[in-house]
Amino acid sequence: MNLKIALLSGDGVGPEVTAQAVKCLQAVEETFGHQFTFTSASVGAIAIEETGDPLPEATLDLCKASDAVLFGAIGDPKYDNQPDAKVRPEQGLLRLRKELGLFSNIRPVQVFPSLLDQSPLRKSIIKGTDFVIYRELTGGIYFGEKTLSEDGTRASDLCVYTEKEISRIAHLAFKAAKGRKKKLTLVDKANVLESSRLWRRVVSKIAESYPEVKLDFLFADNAAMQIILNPRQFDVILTDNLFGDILSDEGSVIGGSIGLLPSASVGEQHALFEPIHGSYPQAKGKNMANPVASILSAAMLLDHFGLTEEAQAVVAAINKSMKKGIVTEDLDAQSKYGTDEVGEFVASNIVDSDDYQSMNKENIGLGKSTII
Ligand SMILES: NC(=O)C1=CN([C@@H]2O[C@H](COP(=O)(O)OP(=O)(O)OC[C@H]3O[C@@H](n4cnc5c(N)ncnc54)[C@H](O)[C@@H]3O)[C@@H](O)[C@H]2O)C=CC1
Ligand SMILES: CC(C)CC(=O)C(=O)O
Ligand SMILES: [Mg+2]
Repeated sequence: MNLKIALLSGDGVGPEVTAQAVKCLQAVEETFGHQFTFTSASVGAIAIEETGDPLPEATLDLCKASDAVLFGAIGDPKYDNQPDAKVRPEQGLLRLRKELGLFSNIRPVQVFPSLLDQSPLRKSIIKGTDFVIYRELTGGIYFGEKTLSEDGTRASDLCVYTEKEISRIAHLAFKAAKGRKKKLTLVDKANVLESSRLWRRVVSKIAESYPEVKLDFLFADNAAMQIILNPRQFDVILTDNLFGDILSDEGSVIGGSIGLLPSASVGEQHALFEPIHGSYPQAKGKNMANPVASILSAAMLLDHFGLTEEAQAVVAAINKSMKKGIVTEDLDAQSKYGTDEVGEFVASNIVDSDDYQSMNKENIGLGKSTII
């Protein structure tokens, strides 16, 4: 298969982790006989420095003309510590999601068997965790009108959702649940928010078309607790932009590190793949960030294009690295392996094997269930 991939590695550890994902995709290319073309473009703080714009037109044009976008991370303390900055790195990512119509952000949460002892949570609680968050990505409070009074003493962010915005991601989430454990949990604050009550009405109506899927509801505050208390109870979590952002970072604790959690952002015409973490500026240039979230995002890219065996080969190589203890220091404080060494090991262990069927019987971190 020929794929044109736009490479937006961004800020902080973005370039370091994305470089490992590219190595792995190149290993897949070679092993399985595909042709992937990578074209880099700037986004985020680095793009502001270069052009004044966190999403330069040339970057957006490249993304629109590509089959997929592989994204690193954006963000820099320079802007985090400057509440008055009008131009911010995050605006680049938000605009990119909107321009590409990436309304559905899919964030699988699973536990690698060899990392069961790495989580701060008890093994008996986390073993067998396998859920996926469908986070609405182009609406809600991140995109609503923002105001700040002239005297700087009053600010607001509007949370707006339309039936159409809820409906299109709800259908994807129900379809995913149908192919998994047939349970969908809508997470909201319908006891307080009008927009949440619209979510409930729209999702309840759509549920009638998916009678095999059991729909239940959870308030976001309770969901935050249940995810940690009993993560196995979840199959598909459907939620809005803000709750999905927060709950997925919380979910990453189950597996042992946020450096393990990938995501796919999909729309009708485009798809983007990125780790759920940010630019982790404290680790920039130190060869210590975990590249697995980025590599798994590349595996989700392969999966998205129907290259299932290839995606499994990547996951199997990651699993091997974990079994051998070739992990970064977020998973083992004594580790002598850095971002580059982990990426190198995974890339050089990507093989075309008949064994994937048996490997699939284990929970290997990225199930077929994540295919849309
Ligand atoms: N999608 C994106 O590009 C995102 C960008 N950001 C931006 O990133 C910057 C930093 O934000 P933070 O709140 O500190 O979130 P962050 O996700 O960058 O880091 C939070 C903590 O998670 C851990 N962590 C993150 N990535 C890791 C990795 N690959 N390996 C091991 N540990 C890892 C570290 O302990 C780190 O202190 C900000 O400017 C923020 O706006 C934040 C979230 C998402
Ligand atoms: C705009 C981003 C910084 C939002 C975020 O934290 C995320 O997508 O995970
Ligand atoms: Mg986030």
